[in-house]
Amino acid sequence: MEQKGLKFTKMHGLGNDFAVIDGIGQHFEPTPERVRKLADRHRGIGFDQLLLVEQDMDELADFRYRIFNADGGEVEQCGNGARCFARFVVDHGLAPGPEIRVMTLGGLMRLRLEPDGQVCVDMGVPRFAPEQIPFDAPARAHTYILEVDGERYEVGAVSMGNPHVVLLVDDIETAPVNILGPQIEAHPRFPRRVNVGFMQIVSPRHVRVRVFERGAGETQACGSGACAAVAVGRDNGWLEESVAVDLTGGGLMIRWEGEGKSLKMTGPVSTVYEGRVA
Ligand SMILES: N[C@@H](CCC[C@H](N)C(=O)O)C(=O)O
Repeated sequence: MEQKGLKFTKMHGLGNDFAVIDGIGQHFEPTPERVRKLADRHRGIGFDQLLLVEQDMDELADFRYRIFNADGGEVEQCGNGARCFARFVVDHGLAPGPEIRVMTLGGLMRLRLEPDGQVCVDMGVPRFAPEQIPFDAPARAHTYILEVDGERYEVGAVSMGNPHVVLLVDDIETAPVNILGPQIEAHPRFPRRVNVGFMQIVSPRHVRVRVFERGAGETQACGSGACAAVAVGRDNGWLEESVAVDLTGGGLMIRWEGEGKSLKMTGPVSTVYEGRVA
């Protein structure tokens, strides 16, 4: 009997959850309204991001990897999603092998499924130039002063393909993630809005991070946010080359040799279930 509805796979990377859709074997038109409906945690599938697997028409990569936030907006990058994407295309027999190249709105990414089931993602070179973030600032600096509601905050800013701000905090548990997060996400100096990360430095090789994500709110983990925190921490001389990042949903290993080098993120992925939605 022919099965009806849109086929999807529910996956997560450290609790940052996704609906992954094969857009090669079936047709799916991701309008903002449709994505928002599917993202609804009471009336839809429920997820932080929807990931769409498509063919790369320019043939520069093995796939086109499209990312939609729960608010329906299409974005450039998703680190935890990239690890799930790799697992998905391998498990569905679509991948050429354990090494996969994907084209995103933020550029080309390389993913490698490791023998232990973890996925290593080459996140590209962190970009600090304000116009590449994009961020309204007169020149590139290690930190900037951002004014929010009359208060001044020192922040780092970087693009990991998508825009990130990073604030240092003494204690991640009490950080004002859900107060300051939405205010900075929509700050007028970030014309495309921004993901807002809070970082507590435990040691130069160990940090704790929470992220208020653009278009999704606080998630249990944000891969590109973890990378951004390490990039800003390294850029300021606070962190070493390999850093263990603890997020609410679990840990990632981030390695960045420094300026001009691409940053690598390694971590787990989980498949929860497969389903069909009307
Ligand atoms: N969860 C992600 C990031 C998803 C996109 C982000 N909210 C944005 O709008 O840029 C990750 O793991 O990187």
